[in-house]
Amino acid sequence: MVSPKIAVIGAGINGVSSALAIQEKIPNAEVTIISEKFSPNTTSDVAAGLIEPYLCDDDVNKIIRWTKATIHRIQEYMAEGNDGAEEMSGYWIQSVKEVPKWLEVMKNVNVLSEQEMKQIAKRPEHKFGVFYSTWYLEPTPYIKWETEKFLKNGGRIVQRKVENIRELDKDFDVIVNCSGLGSKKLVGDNGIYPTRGQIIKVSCPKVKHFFLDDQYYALLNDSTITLGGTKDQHQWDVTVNPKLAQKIFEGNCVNVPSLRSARILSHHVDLRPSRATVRLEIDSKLGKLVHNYGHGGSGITLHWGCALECAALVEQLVAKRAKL
Ligand SMILES: Cc1cc2nc3c(=O)[nH]c(=O)nc-3n(C[C@H](O)[C@H](O)[C@H](O)COP(=O)(O)OP(=O)(O)OC[C@H]3O[C@@H](n4cnc5c(N)ncnc54)[C@H](O)[C@@H]3O)c2cc1C
Ligand SMILES: N=C(N)NCCCC(=O)C(=O)O
Repeated sequence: MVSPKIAVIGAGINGVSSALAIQEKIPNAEVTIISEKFSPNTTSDVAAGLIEPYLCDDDVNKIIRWTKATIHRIQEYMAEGNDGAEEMSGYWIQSVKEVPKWLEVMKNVNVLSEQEMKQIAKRPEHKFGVFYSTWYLEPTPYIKWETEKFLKNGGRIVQRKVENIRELDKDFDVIVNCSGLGSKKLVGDNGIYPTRGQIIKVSCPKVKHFFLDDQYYALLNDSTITLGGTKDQHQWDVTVNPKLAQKIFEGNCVNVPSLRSARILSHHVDLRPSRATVRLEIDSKLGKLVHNYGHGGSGITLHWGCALECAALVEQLVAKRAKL
């Protein structure tokens, strides 16, 4: 049977993961990643890598299914001794009590007692809290690992900005859109918008737990801590705001006083591809097109579950075409 030719637009975590999942699902497929930018210059590379749904209002059962698949994927990645992934424990301190259903995928979940809150709270608005263990997955080394597997499987890479999806019609049987915020222009989706996030990467080896509250976060990675974080909707400005950086640093030092001795390494800003829900579907109007974009603040968390479902949709289209 003639090998199906698949184009995947985008080389962030969702593009590379979808391309790899398609190769694994349809071994005779010829898969090409076409992207304007590649790691380490994608939004995915700026992510703190926390495995936790955030700024994503999808159906919680879908979120749980996708997150569980990603956690399983992280175990596989860690089992090979790769850098950039590890289990981590810490505190989510809240002003309004929240114990979301997705906490069931985390480990060692413990809703803090009043006594424990007295020890942990750093601000008057710190009223409730949850201790749990989750994982981090640093995007840049992970995308490198996935890309190497993709190329070893015979995948091709083309650096190019796609101006119109129809450009790809003649050369490909199925097209997958993982363009993130680029979908606003590429497929005219006015439902997707930027949520600007600014972070600081610091070195502070003595901090061993993550700490999140309604405004700030301090998240562990292999050798750095990511301090955040802002979430400004419909803001497109990606220049670092020094005043905001100061606020992020100071705010995190109130929550985690040990951070006062942190060494500042770098500042970053990027735009979360925000949407009411993740768009993961076959495009009813354009037929041979599958969408996988709009993951908001959860693209690392949801990526492998979404990639597997994206590959299943591509397989459906390939099977349909084979019958034609
Ligand atoms: C500060 C910050 C911290 C974050 N922290 C976390 C976290 O801790 N955990 C978590 O789960 N998520 C986090 N996120 C969210 C996460 O980064 C995103 O959800 C995720 O990166 C989206 O991945 P993506 O592959 O869909 O998009 P992107 O990484 O944006 O990739 C899109 C790709 O499409 C390409 N592209 C776009 N348009 C075109 C076109 N027309 N032609 C060709 N190529 C095109 C781009 O070049 C790029 O390669 C964070 C985000 C920010 C901003
Ligand atoms: N509960 C939280 N604050 N999670 C934020 C984790 C970082 C992230 O996902 C982002 O900045 O998009």
